[in-house]
Amino acid sequence: MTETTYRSGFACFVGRPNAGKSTLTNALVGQKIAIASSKPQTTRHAVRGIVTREDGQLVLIDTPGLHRPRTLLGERLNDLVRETWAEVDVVGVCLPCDQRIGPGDRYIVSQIAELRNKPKIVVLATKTDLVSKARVLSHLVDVGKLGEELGIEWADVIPCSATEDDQLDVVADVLMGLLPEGPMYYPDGEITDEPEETLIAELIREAALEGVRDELPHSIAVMIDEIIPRADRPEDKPLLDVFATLVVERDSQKGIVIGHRGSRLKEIGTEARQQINRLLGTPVHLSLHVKVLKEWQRDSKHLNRLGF
Ligand SMILES: Nc1nc2c(ncn2[C@@H]2O[C@H](COP(=O)(O)OP(=O)(O)OP(=O)(O)O)[C@@H](O)[C@H]2O)c(=O)[nH]1
Repeated sequence: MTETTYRSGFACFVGRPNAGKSTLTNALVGQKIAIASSKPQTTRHAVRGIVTREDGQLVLIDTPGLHRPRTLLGERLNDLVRETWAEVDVVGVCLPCDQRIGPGDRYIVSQIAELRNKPKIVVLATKTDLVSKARVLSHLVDVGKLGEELGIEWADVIPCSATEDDQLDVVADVLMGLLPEGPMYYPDGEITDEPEETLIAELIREAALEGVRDELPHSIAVMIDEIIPRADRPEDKPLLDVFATLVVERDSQKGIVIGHRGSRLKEIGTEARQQINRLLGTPVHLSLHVKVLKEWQRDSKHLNRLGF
């Protein structure tokens, strides 16, 4: 009998906004954990997904994007990204096939290349389903050139699609194979070690982001005020009361989030409640309030309160 090596470790996906990082994380983990939305820059927390297999365990860390910082929030996010990169074994650089490789991608990759403790770097050529085979090929040629230009040896380059399940097994195999020998860090079946509260807040934020435009996505944060099991419920029919506050930066944004006679807020509540039910497997009653914290992104006290 041959002994197989058990591998374990950490990986994160990086790439420009909308590159498909969250969707790929979700697809690999097989359950909705990281926030995925069609609006760029919506991933803020380092949400982890865990892929446990017979041959190893891969812990995926979902980082926010790296941007030229314009606010205190921006600076903190960049620090968080660099800290994360220094901790992981593998970084998956997501370069979507439907976009040309640009200065933004070059900047991100060059920042990783400059790290002292460099992780292994894999290129994930995402969203293959959106383009022709010929375009995928020319994209892969450009990926090769990018590596040469920056003096990086890619550990692997994998074209894939998270939404069409194209080559996701290869992505999982390759990432797993690049991990060091190690123990199972988390019990089998555990998908994330993020506190439930954070996940609930992310689900509410995601619901609030649906259909909003421009500035607003960056201005919304969610605070969970309280989660309490309803007292008078039988044990086999629990109900959770979740009290949460949607924080915006301006009065005008408050109006948008609440909507005409509260219609928008109601929609957000319904959508978020369904998602939370699914996450916890328990019915919840969700009370949402909207509050204006002026310029919270620039205020360190507000940022601390909101968990940044
Ligand atoms: N067609 C297609 N669309 C995809 C694929 N992967 C992601 N998308 C879409 O691309 C958009 C962005 O995906 P996300 O996973 O949120 O991207 P992200 O890189 O996490 O984005 P940020 O959080 O803004 O950094 C969403 O609308 C996804 O549905 C894919 O493989 N194929």
